[in-house]
Amino acid sequence: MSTLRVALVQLHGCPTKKENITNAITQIRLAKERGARLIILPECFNSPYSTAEFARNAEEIPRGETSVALARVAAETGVYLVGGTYPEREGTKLYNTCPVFGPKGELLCKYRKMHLFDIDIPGRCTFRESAALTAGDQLATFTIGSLKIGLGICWDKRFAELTACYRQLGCDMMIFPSAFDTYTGPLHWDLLGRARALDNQMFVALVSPARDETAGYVAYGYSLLSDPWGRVLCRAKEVQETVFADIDLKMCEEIKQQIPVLRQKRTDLYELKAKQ
Ligand SMILES: O=C(O)CCC(=O)C(=O)O
Repeated sequence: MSTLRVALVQLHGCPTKKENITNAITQIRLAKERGARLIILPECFNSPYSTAEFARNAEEIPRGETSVALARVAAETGVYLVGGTYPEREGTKLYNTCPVFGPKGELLCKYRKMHLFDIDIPGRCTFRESAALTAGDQLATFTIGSLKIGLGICWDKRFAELTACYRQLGCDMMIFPSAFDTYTGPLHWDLLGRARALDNQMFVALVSPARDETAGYVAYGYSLLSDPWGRVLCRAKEVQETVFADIDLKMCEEIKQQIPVLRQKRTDLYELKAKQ
């Protein structure tokens, strides 16, 4: 395998959880028909992105209805499916969790958002995810052949150290199901995606819900995939659509030889350490 077709599935929100799941399944099947082997859904795709809604829509992973439906469609289509995120319940705690299903429908890993989205830009965007959710404390990776992939969720991409830790684990790709808002989106979305790609010499995929001006939280859209050079290989617009990129797995090795910054780090003077 020297290239891998990746589909970024930007979904619009539907009135009910059931309809969101059905819409996702339809788009996954269509992406598979167009040759995708790795399919990625957006953050909080099965419910409104709202601290008031998380508890109502939360489910156990992988026993809940969303996971069961995603596992089934992953097995039916034989793809690697990054199930966006949805609220997870474990005991009394709620998490914002990204599960990954393999081609047999097996749960390969799940990642719980480590940095919770607490923002306060008066008059523009205020959100306090930590009022409803507990932060995760584990990195999560999976592999497709020789490609090792790390997971983060939205706000996590602002923490350069997190992606750098995944780099240390040997990841050549990061996936961030996300939902930037329409104030930070135009300013930071591309910049953060491309910066994480360039400074870690990895592919980086950001997958957003489609924009809905009537929603309580209006997501930015513009899902994109950057290559390790910081070049955007595909980018959605604002509406529901799926965009594709064929990623060349040799590119990470080539750029590491050509621009050897990863080898030139002065670890005698500074160091990054994952504590787990
Ligand atoms: O980083 C941002 O500006 C937005 C983050 C966000 O929407 C999230 O973490 O869900």
